Amino acid sequence: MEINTTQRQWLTDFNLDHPLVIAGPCSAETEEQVVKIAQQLKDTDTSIMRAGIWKPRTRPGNFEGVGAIGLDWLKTAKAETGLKLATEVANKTHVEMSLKADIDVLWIGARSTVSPFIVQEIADALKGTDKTVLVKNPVNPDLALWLGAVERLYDAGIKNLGVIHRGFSTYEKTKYRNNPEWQIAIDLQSEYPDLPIILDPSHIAGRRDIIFDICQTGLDLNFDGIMVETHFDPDNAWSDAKQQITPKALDQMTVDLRMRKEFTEATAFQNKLQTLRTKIDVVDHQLIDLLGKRMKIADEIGDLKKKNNVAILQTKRWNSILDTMIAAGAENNLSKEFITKFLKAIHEESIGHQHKIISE
Ligand SMILES: C=C(O[C@@H]1C=C(C(=O)O)C=C[C@H]1O)C(=O)O
Repeated sequence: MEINTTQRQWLTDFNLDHPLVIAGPCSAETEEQVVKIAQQLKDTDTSIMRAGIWKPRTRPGNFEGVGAIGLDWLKTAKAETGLKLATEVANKTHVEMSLKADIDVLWIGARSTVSPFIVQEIADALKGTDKTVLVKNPVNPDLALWLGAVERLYDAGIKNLGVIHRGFSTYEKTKYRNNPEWQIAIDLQSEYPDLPIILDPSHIAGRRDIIFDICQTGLDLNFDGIMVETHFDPDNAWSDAKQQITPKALDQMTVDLRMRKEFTEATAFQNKLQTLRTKIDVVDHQLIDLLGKRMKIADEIGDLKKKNNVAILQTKRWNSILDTMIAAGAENNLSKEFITKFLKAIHEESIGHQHKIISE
């Protein structure tokens, strides 16, 4: 797959001096709701209105979308506001109906991206279209699977492409609904720098209060745009009530975010610096999370030692870790001195933890 500026022409054509904003309700609920939200978004930075028509739900029994009738409501919203339209397609029929309704942007959802069969079916149904197609990351943190889906569309001759980062499922509970795993988005950008990447902070957050910070991180990591779930009455939305914000809040957010409109020499430097620093922040968070996980395991070993009356310090094991990690460090351009200092600090903390457990 050869991604170049051709695939991002659709984005360039918007001629924006700020990142692309896609906004709208999680689900189309009524014609009145769709049109009212469109009216409220018209005077914000929003270029494209999103609304789910067919909703994949984790468990049955929840609101599964209004279906094809919602496409007519979207058309009305477009006629009244001039906003372009985006919706999710999950099979051939959805694609055919959306193309017939002249939807401008079609996205493939995370639950579809995991299935090469579904993606292929959608790609085949899209053949020959000049509409924009965006691929959400698969629910599992698998960059190859994500790129594989983009490749199927590329091979089907779809010219206007992009991806949406909506975070990844984890079994562990975190403050996010879907873990951002920023490193995956960074790797994707390194491999395909011209492929437009849009951030979906709503699905990463799952809650309103952290949407702003997630957006700022995304913009600092050079995302091309944001897709934010927006509703005039978020608390009473029929789906994803906790993570939707009002069009007014979205408008304020785009003012407060460092959107990087200007490009002088000085701002280019600042922007680059900010991007690199955000990358470091991402890695530092990963380091701390991993250290926490490591310490939990040491705690378990401490418990085991207590029950079996075994000494805390295990010199042979410790020396073997040190030797292995010094070798691994060398492969990563890290000096023996640094690795030794770093591991000694970890070991000290680990011994301290176990000491506490054994003395309890
Ligand atoms: C965790 C253990 O206890 C101590 C701490 C170690 C560590 O943090 O890696 C290694 C050896 C022990 O000195 C263990 O015995 O494995």
